[in-house]
Amino acid sequence: MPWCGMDIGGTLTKLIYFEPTDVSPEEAQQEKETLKTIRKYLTGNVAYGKTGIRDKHLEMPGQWMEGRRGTLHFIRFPTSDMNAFVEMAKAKNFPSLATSVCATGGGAFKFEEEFQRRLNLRLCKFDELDCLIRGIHYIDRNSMTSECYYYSEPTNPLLCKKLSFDFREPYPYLVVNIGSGVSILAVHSQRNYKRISGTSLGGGTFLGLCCLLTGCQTFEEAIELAADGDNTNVDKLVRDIYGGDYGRFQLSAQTVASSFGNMICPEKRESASRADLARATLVTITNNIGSIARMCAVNEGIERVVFVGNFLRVNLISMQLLAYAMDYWSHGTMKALFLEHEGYFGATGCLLHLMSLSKGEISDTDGDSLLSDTGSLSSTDL
Ligand SMILES: Nc1ncnc2c1ncn2[C@@H]1O[C@H](COP(=O)(O)OP(=O)(O)OP(=O)(O)O)[C@@H](O)[C@H]1O
Ligand SMILES: CC(C)(CO)[C@@H](O)C(=O)NCCC(=O)O
Repeated sequence: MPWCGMDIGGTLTKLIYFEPTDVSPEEAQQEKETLKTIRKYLTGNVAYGKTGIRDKHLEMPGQWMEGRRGTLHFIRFPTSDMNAFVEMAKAKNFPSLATSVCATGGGAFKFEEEFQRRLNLRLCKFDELDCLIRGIHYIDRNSMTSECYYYSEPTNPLLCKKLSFDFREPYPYLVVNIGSGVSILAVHSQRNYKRISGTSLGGGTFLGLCCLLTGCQTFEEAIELAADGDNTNVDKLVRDIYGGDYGRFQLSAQTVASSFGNMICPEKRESASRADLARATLVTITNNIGSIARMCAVNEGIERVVFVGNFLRVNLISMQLLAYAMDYWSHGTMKALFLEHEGYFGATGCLLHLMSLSKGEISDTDGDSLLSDTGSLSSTDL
């Protein structure tokens, strides 16, 4: 049976698949054809249908799960394509292998009835933030390569570089999960965390506004446009208001005083390019998240702030901006940290919850357990 964890988010669905690599010839002989077909399909491709992608560069070989050795695969597709996913699952005869599947994220609740009706699969649901914390802990400790990194000298573009960070003693830390919206958590230990804040101005806002303002169609296109743009053609800076620094309160001339503030002027609207608008949208959303994160960190007395979520995918601009903002506004006392597996921690935690569920250590949010009469993971559960 395939071991999968699924995180059905507001924009993207993330799927983690554990591929056992220690299958003996006898086991292989006994294995159901459907299972072999699914394994081959998932591991033999990097693209699924029109929009599914396997992030091969994030693959984690040499993992141990339930005494089995194998590889973790990381797959994503837009949640808006759930219908195509359900059709694919039907076509590959998924339901013949399982009676239930583990899922987290808002979609685990939203799509529960649909999975039951169309695939005859019960969704074992887990809380997305529990899964997030568990996933971060697991991947950081089990990744063969360094997972956690930061940008040194973020205030100096010439010296700024990516360096690995030793996250073995991480507590306490703040997690800022930038998905469609943003959740901010204070984490004091593996089992002790609280959601302290959030904002609806997140990755979904960036992409939504960018589509409206520039006519772009995808996240990748939006980021590429932003890379070529200049937000100072769109934003009003301190220098546009003061003619220089506002020295008394340490606001430098280059600081954005008013995001999109230049767009009240018809000539400036006329001369701002699509790329400038994309860049200004990215900078506005990123700075706002950075500012909220910093205030939360100050309130909680926490110095390490870990930014995750798919908003940071292929988005060096935002990561360096966050690194800069945390360093600059905290006068060097706070550090922005990043993790290589960006948006996959929820799905990873979900897979780990499946393992715990199978041992009877936990139950899902409905209080259901997966234990069969023998006390082991039932072969009809994914
Ligand atoms: N290929 C992509 N398609 C759409 N958005 C993308 C893509 N790659 C990165 N993103 C960005 O990632 C964000 C979604 O991130 P993520 O998958 O972490 O959140 P989610 O789980 O969908 O949302 P939420 O947790 O709020 O339900 C999008 O809003 C967008 O800014
Ligand atoms: C609703 C969730 C938790 C779904 O992942 C996320 O999109 C979020 O944290 N949004 C921000 C909600 C708020 O304003 O706190």
